[in-house]
Amino acid sequence: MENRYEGAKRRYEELGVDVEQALEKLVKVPVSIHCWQGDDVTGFENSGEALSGGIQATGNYPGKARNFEELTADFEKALSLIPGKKRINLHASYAVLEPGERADRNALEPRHFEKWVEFAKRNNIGIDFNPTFFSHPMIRDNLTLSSPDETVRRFWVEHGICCRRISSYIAQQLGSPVLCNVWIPDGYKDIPADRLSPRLRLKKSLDEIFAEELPGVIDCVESKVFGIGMEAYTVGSAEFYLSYAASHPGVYDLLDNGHYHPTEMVSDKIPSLLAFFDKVPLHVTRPVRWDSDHVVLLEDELKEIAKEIVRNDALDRVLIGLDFFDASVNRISAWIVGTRNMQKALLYALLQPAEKMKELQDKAEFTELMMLSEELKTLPFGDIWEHYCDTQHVPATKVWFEEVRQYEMDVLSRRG
Ligand SMILES: C[C@H](O)[C@H](O)[C@@H](O)C(=O)CO
Ligand SMILES: [Mn+2]
Repeated sequence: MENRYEGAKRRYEELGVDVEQALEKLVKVPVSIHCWQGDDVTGFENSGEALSGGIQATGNYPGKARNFEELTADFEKALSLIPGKKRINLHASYAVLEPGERADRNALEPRHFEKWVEFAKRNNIGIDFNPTFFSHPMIRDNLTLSSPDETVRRFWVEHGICCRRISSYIAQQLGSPVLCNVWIPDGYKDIPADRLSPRLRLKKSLDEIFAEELPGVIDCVESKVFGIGMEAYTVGSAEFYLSYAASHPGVYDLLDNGHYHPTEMVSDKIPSLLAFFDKVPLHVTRPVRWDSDHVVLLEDELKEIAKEIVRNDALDRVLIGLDFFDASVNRISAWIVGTRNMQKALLYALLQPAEKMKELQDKAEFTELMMLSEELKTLPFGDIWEHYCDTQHVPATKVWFEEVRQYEMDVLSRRG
């Protein structure tokens, strides 16, 4: 393998790419892996509430995690087969309560996430956080923070406030900032009579949620074009949240690449936001015809997203999180494939002679730029990736899958 690595390295060096430096950068980039792939966004509340909010996890692959112990065991298995720096992204619905204890979403406390803090410390990873504004009986007429019913709106504001306090506690415990992301499903199935009032109520709710200064919390808001059952109107639209973030220092606009019209590209939005914000949080997913949240594959748009992060020197400004949930395949495999693909895309981008390519663009040498971009596609990228995995002590190729299969036989297949 080392021979293949040395040969591949030479090929890249001929184009002016510093491979060692690329690998040194890659190993430091944290990817926040969402816990919710492990149980199809079910959470630990056992409330009997179905997944709501216009999102869907489809499939019935056996062995899904049913509690904290199973979810963390599965996550640790995935972590052991993914190179580089990792974080875990939690939803509030994954609070760990004492047996018999009840705490509704507006009464959650830091102590309900103590086990997650211990888990993160044990695995030397950071945590990110999301209030959960779906799958709950206090969602009335598909509305939460924008509800005209003050009892409903207040309940969800309280939930948002709890979640920011929990995020701050976690940040202090781990010595690492926590990204706290507000996504709400609010919208209407059919043409609304009033598009402004729900947005003004959402604005008021956000102001109330963000009022408290909390150390260690990076706040962000996530827009969406539509959800299932709310096709005509989404309160938290792209323009709404971008304007909110732009006018509220310290609140960032999270880009989820499943949340736009199919021909709109998040790769193009990243540099636009970098021009105005010091941080750009991401949810990387794979939309197939809609926000289907398929497992992230090494596709052109993923590579383009990675290129925008790398060539704009924004590896520490773009906060990379994943957001997919496929219930039709082994869930641990889904985590590994999706996360490794994000990392492969970053490596692919790091192995581009970015400065030379920018120069060609500025000199209007578009023919040479096209040639170079295409030649880069067939360089021995895989040999560099395999070497990287080797240095990180994780299996480079599908050997990792044999481990997942074994775990499936030993652990997952025994779950009811
Ligand atoms: C679980 C959801 O995917 C998540 O909270 C949100 O980020 C989203 O993308 C909803 O479509
Ligand atoms: Mn998302």
